[in-house]
Order: sequence, then structure tokens, then C-alpha cells
Amino acid sequence: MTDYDYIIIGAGSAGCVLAERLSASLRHRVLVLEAGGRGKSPWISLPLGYGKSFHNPAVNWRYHTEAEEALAGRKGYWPRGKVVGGSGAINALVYARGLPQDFDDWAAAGATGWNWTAALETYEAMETQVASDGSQRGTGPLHVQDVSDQIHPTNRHFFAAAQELGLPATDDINGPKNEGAAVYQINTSGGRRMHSARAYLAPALKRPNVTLLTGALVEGLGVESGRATSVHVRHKGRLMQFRAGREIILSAGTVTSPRILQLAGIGPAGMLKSHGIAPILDNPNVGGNLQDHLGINYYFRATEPTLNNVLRPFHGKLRAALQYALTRRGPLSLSVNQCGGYFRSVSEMEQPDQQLYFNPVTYTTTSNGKRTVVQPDPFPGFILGFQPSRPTSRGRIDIGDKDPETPPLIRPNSLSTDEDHTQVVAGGMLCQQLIATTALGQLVESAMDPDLRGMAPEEILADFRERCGTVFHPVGTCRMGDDAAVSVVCPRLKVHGVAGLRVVDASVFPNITSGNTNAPTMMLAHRAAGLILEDKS
Ligand SMILES: Cc1cc2nc3c(=O)[nH]c(=O)nc-3n(C[C@H](O)[C@H](O)[C@H](O)COP(=O)(O)OP(=O)(O)OC[C@H]3O[C@@H](n4cnc5c(N)ncnc54)[C@H](O)[C@@H]3O)c2cc1C
Repeated sequence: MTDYDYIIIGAGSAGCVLAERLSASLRHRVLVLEAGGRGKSPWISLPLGYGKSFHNPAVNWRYHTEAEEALAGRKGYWPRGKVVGGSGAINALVYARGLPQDFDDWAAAGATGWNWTAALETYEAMETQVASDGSQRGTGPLHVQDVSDQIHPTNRHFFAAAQELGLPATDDINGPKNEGAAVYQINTSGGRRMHSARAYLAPALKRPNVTLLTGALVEGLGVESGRATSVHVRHKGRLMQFRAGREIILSAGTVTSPRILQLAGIGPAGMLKSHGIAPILDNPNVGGNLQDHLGINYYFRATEPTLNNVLRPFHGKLRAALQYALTRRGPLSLSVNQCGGYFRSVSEMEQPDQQLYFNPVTYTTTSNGKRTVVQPDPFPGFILGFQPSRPTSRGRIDIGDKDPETPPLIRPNSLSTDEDHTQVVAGGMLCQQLIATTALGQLVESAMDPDLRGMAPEEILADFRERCGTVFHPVGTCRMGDDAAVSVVCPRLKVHGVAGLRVVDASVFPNITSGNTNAPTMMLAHRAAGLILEDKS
């Protein structure tokens, strides 16, 4: 048995940040346990390599939800990173802090201290903002790149369409004026993915007090007299146990942090008993409060060349690869999502209620028998898509039985409120208005089935049920809050009712943020590390 001060479970977006922050003083021994591998694949480092990780079992847990009546009986595909860097190693790299109100809502929901002022201060400490001319603002470890000089020319139609409708535009969705048509900033540096594994964990691993064990599947926790003291791990077929002198920190993500708690007997007592697990703490909130962004894409054939023309032909791929190799720039250095932004579907709303995506590319996902390949279409095309920003439906994630390797039961309970139906129709109609502008209309050669342009509101909702999918932002299953009756961890991220145990990852969000969730997750971990160190002294 080996002793460490802090044991972090999961080297994902949050876990890597924690490892660096908790080890910086050199005073604490930190062990990071990661079920996946080291993440050395060039497809992880390459921003557009996203498509290669999307179905790859070597780096991806590849979960599925239960079938949902509200989504035409479909099961959703949920990729999650199973690799050092976690989902941040396989994500689309859009860097979105979220809207100030999102965090003020956290604080109002009982996450005392997690308001926008605190979030902003943490973001400023975390980030170095890199402008397109290379100039830098801030000195944080995480580089956030402005790529507005590199996006495909087709994007200009999206900006012109927004202007035609009188919608705002912004040159910084992460700045004080965050609303409107925008080029997405991405977390890259030198054209390579800058996830928390690179920005935080890599420098931390140079310290003598940090140990990373990969291929280490955490199967359970040892809890003695109300205190979590040890972690049970399967590594290369062998069972191992590690003891934490100070604390165990769960950073296994929204799908697995609640399941590790449940396997340890912390969760809904009835459900645990039905699986033969003796409850040590009855808390029905463990696994509840699941929230996610659902989004939909509308595909159009275009009247002018788009990124399809660059990336489909072999000579185009070769040119892009050469450009990347020589300059670390060009389409391979960018996200698949180039433009979009936060919008109000109705101008009277208090804050934006929709996030839009405009991508100068269309693609098909095909299976060639051995693996699934993401391939640009052989004709010019583009995508306009949206996600309602703050859905109100709440679902659950639970263990399927007491075997840690059994896949989770993911029940998103999607579109279960009238408000969510209204938001879907509002988002679809906003896209309808955009596509009806002269600016975007002239780019449409034809709609690829189905055609948004002729849809009535009820058809927008019906189509959404048939075709929408996760935008890969599940949060909330170990919700933080002051009141133990409605939450899992307190605002200092300690599990209510169990000593020596915290949860620090996207699962503690009380409510989903309006945009993509990676930046808020890293922000959360950065600030949480400060709280953990404060509590120690
Ligand atoms: C395909 C995809 C695209 C996305 N695109 C974007 C985007 O463009 N912008 C954005 O902001 N967000 C995006 N996201 C979401 C974002 O990446 C996540 O919100 C964020 O990474 C969550 O961080 P986390 O620390 O909570 O969990 P994760 O980063 O998932 O980390 C959890 C870690 O725990 C490990 N783990 C799990 N179980 C165990 C176990 N039993 N034992 C040991 N280790 C374990 C996992 O392998 C993983 O490394 C995307 C996500 C995906 C999957």
C-alpha cells in the first residue's frame, strides 16, 4: 500500500488542473489515477484530429444513453475522453467562458462564492489570450487563440446574415460584449491542442511529488468511520489499493464521478440495496440533476467552394497537411466549429438563449466495416446549427449493477419541459430567419434533407426529436450546494456527510452554462484547488 497526500481520480479537464495546483508548493505528494492511456497520439494534438477520436475506443468511453421516447425512441451516442486530458483531449476546442448570469445563477442556487466575479478572477489567472497577430494578454498557463485571420472565407456570409437581421456581432465572445456573431476562440498554442493535460499536467509531471498512473481503473473507495481513506484500482488485471493522507478527489467526470460514489455506498439507498450494495450514506441527489445541451445541424449544399473542397480531395488533404507541417496553420489547426455565438431568439429576452454554430463544411460519418470514418462531402456544403443554451429538463446517471465495468444507465430525460420545447422552436426559427436572408440565401444551392426553410414550428420540434444529438456537455450529477438535502457536495466541493472526499469536475455544476463546458470545468478546478489548499492550513 502506498501513501499520498492527495489522490485525484481521473486525469481529465479538471483532474489535470488540480494535479498542477495541488503540487506546486512541492509540499504534497499527489497521485493521479487515469483509466485511459497517456494520450500521445498525433490525432489528439492536431485540432482537426477531433474526427479521428470521435469513435476510437482507444481514447473514448463511447457511452450510449437509454432510448428516449421524447427523441423518437433513439439512444444517444455519448463520446467521453478515456485518456490523459479526458474529454478535453477529444473535444472540438471551442473556448467559451459562459455568460456572467450562468455563474450568478450557480451562487443563487446555493453554490455560495461561485458567482461571476469569482469565475472571472479565476479565468484571468488561468488564461493567456493570444491575438491573431501573436500578441498576448495575461500570463496564465492555458493559451486561448484568436483564429479570426484563419477561418474559411465562406464564414463571411454568416456575419452578413446576422447583420442583415440586425443581430449583434462581437470580436470576443469571452469579453464583456459577448453576444452576437463571433469567430470561436480555441484553446490551442502553436497550432496544437492546448488542453489541461498540456497546460497543467505536463509541467506538473516534471515535479518529484506528482505520480501519474495510467491504465488504472478506479473500482471503489474505502470509507472508514465516515472518512474516505483509500482507493481501489484495477491496473493491468491486478487489484491495487492506495491510501490518501489528506483527501481523495473525484474528477472522473459527469458520467463516472456519481457512479464511483454509488459503488462506494453513497447514493439513493433503495437503488443501492437493489444492487446488493450496503448504503453508507443515503443521498438521492447522487446521479441526479443531469443536464446537457442538445443541438441540431441543418445541412446545405453551397453555391461556392467551402472547406469540403479543401479537405475532401487527396491533393487538398496533402496541401493542408503540408501547410500544417510547415506553419502550424491552416484548416488542420482549427476547430470544426469556426463561427457562431450567443444570440437572443427574441430581442426582449434578458440574456442570450441560443448558441449558434456555422461550419463551412458538411460531412458524413460512415463505417467501413472496421472503423467509423468522418469524411467531408464531395460537393461544397455548410452547416447552420443551434443549441438552446439553458435547458430545464433534468435526468439521471446511475450504475447498472455493482460491477464497476458495467456501462452506466444514462437517462437524460430530454425535452421533458414545455420551456425546452419553446426554446427548441425559438432556436429553429432563429436559424430559419438567418437562412432566409439574402446573405445566406445566396449561399444555398439546395437543402440537404430535411429543409428547415419550409418548416412550421411544430415541424421544427418534430425534426429536432428525430435528429438532435448531444453537444457533449453533460453536467450536474454531483451538484454543489449549501443544502445537503438537494445537493451532493458543498460549495467547497466536499461530499456532504463523508470526510476526506471531494468531487471536482463538470458533475458539480448546479446548472449548465450557456456555452461549451470545458472552460468552466477548468475554471472550477483551478479555483477548487485554492479552496482545498486553504482548508488544509
Ligand atoms: C466530442 C466532444 C466534443 C466537445 N467539444 C467541446 C468544445 O468544443 N468546447 C468545450 O468547451 N467543451 C467541449 N466538450 C465538453 C468538455 O470537453 C467537457 O465538458 C470537459 O472535458 C469535462 O471535463 P471533466 O474533467 O468533467 O471530465 P473529463 O475531461 O471527461 O475527465 C474525466 C477523466 O476521468 C477518467 N475516468 C473516468 N472513469 C474513471 C475510472 N473509473 N478510473 C480512472 N479514471 C477514470 C476518464 O478517462 C477521463 O480522463 C466536448 C466533449 C466531447 C466528448
